[in-house]
Amino acid sequence: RVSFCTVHELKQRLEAAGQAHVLRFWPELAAGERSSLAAELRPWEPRELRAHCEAAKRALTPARPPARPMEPVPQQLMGSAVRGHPEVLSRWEQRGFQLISENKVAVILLAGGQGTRLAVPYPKGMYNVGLPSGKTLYQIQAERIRKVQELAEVKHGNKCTVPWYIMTSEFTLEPTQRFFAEHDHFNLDKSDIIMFEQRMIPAVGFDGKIILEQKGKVAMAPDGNGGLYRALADSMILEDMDRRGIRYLHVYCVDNILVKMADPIFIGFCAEKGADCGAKVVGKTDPSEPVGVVCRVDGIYQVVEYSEVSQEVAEMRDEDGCLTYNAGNICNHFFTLDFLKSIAEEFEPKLVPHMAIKKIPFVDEQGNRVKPEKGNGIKMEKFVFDVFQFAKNFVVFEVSREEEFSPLKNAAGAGVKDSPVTARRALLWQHQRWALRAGGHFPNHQIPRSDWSEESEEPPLVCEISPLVSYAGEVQQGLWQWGKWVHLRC
Ligand SMILES: CC(=O)N[C@H]1[C@@H](OP(=O)(O)O)O[C@H](CO)[C@@H](O)[C@@H]1O
Repeated sequence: RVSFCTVHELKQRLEAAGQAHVLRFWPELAAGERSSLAAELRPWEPRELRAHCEAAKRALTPARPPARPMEPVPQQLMGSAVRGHPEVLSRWEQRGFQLISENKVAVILLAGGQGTRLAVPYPKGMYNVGLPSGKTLYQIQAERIRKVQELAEVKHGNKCTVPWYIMTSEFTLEPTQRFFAEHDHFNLDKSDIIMFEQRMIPAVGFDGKIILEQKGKVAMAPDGNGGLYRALADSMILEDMDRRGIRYLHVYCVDNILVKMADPIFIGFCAEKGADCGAKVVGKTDPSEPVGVVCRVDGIYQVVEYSEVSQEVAEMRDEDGCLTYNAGNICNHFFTLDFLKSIAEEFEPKLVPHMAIKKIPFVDEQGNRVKPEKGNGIKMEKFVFDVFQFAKNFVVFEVSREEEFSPLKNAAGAGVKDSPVTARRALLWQHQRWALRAGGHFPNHQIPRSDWSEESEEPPLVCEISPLVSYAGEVQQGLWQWGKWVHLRC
């Protein structure tokens, strides 16, 4: 990272990068605006900035890629929590708990996104989907960490910690820190919650010029969830993990209300297979579901993102009628620390950013603020899963959608999928299933078995079980009781 002190120097650097227009309104700026604009540009070497802007412009007219042979993931790489034999699942789970009890497992939360589709002015993790308890996504996740630690402790007799690394961005760091402090870090040890920030990069117009959002402000956006690898290096997080003796990481995206933090079965499966990298998947609901698919392209494992797959490929079916590309990515990944180190030290610069055209508010030549009606700029993002290609032993783990995947992406609306309404229902249905399976009775309510899992509808009764009572539906002696732990409304 570089610094410059004079406006002259700043001007020279921007000219070298072909971006002198950024200082167009400099004479009108107040001192504070000048220094914040200079601070935004400070991390950028002219050569790097030029390359970024040129790459964005080039991405607009991609050379037509040769049709590449795409294949589904071969069965021998796959484990399954859905079809796996109970004894095998229990073996994986035991292995996972063993590793957790040895303080070798941590979780990394990807929480730097702006949540544009959800349209709330605060980080997604602070969202309350309307559960009886009023818990937010962050609280649910914190309590699952506490529970998984406790279960490992009960099984192995030693106190253990699953550190929680949270990647934020300029948009989410400060409100997330404040929120955690206000909630007493959800009774986790503050020193085991480590927040760090991903980088921001300038949005670029179709002409290859950086977009000015205000006279003294560049339009910046986080560098995508694949910004993780640079952020880990920038903030010395890998060193922190080493110091704590962490060996295995579960990386996940903030928006999935059913996420199993540090899932012992997944960790145990990946560890037993000697994997350095793994991904959880669910069967896709339909060809147009906006999830990436895990597959092999040119013999290399990767996720083909939903925004980059053709309709024709998405709709392909096998002879039995199943979607050929059915392994839906739920943004739950497993990495060994050694693998993360190899990415940070060697492979990160090889990750190719993906281009997205967005509506980016800007100031025109006269300095008027304009809210564009259609896409006017390019955001470049790296994707977290683009490192799969560097794995020596990649595995895939299939899980049940109704138990593990209900993402919060969109604002509520009639018939809208992946919304607060669908997330709340998915969790309530799950807890109703757990309660009934555990022999729970709901006074005055006969629930026909066929009604047990209609996630598109409101469950017949409202039953929420605290993660502090049950992590994944298991029943612990002495804890399975109604009362303050279980919110019930019939
Ligand atoms: C870059 C990236 O990680 N994309 C992921 C991620 O999508 P977003 O639309 O970026 O939230 O989560 C999806 C699952 O919710 C997954 O299917 C997809 O591949």
